[in-house]
Amino acid sequence: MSNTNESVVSACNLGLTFHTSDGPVTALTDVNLDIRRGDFVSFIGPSGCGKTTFLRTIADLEKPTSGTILVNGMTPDQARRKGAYGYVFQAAALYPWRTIEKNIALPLEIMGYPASEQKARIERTLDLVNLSGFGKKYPWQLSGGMQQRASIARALAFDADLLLMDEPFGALDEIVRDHLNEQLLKLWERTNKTICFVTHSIPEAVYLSTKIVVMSPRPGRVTDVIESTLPRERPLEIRESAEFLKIAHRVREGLRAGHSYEEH
Ligand SMILES: Nc1ncnc2c1ncn2[C@@H]1O[C@H](COP(=O)(O)OP(=O)(O)OP(=O)(O)O)[C@@H](O)[C@H]1O
Repeated sequence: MSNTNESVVSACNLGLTFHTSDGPVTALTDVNLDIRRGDFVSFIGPSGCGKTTFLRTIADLEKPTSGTILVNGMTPDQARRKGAYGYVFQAAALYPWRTIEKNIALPLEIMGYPASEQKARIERTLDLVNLSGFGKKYPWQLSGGMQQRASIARALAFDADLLLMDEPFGALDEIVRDHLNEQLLKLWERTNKTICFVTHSIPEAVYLSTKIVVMSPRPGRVTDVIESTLPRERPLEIRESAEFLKIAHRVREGLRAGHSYEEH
């Protein structure tokens, strides 16, 4: 049963410093954030501010050096073992020698789902991302946007409630991106997932999110958390509304404040 008050990700004074041969690199400092079930959270900030590192920490791909982070109330390690999240990377990261359906099957194979269950899940997730009928194609036979949708299908296939998406549409042209943004919102509505989404685009962040996390340049800190006042139902034209522009303005201000922090 989903409970909208449940905390899916809870970060408390989270810090992460990489120890490199050139000395320590602090990617995150003192990040406090609460993400609730059903939230669509965007992370926006300049290059290198720690957005990917934060997502990777949720996914247990990086270990914090200070503070704590809980995923579904568990440590990231426990959550990962329970298949708590699906991860969509910047590039579609599909295996070229596997068909689309075999790519989607991969995590299901690893998790030991029986063949009949795999087939049903592949069909269902292909349908969710509007790729029914493309399962037998190879990634190179699909457009960039379709490949990204296939990688979203792969992340959805095992019913993780949490979807981590690292700039999934960054490399696509604006028309395709608009279309995928609309589709992603519909998918979020239909599936009631919690989504963490990294982007460099202010309009994309405002259009998609219920919550926008603005981050400052290195060391990455959260400078503003904006709760969206836009309705859940969002036609693309909403981007011209006064409310939308107001939120975009606040994001821009937050980004600017982060920059001046670095100069002082
Ligand atoms: N494994 C690593 N070892 C050393 N430093 C790292 C490592 N991973 C990331 N960093 C550094 O940590 C900082 C944050 O990187 P991160 O990739 O999280 O930023 P980002 O905000 O996602 O950037 P972008 O928007 O360019 O993708 C950067 O300065 C990066 O060079």
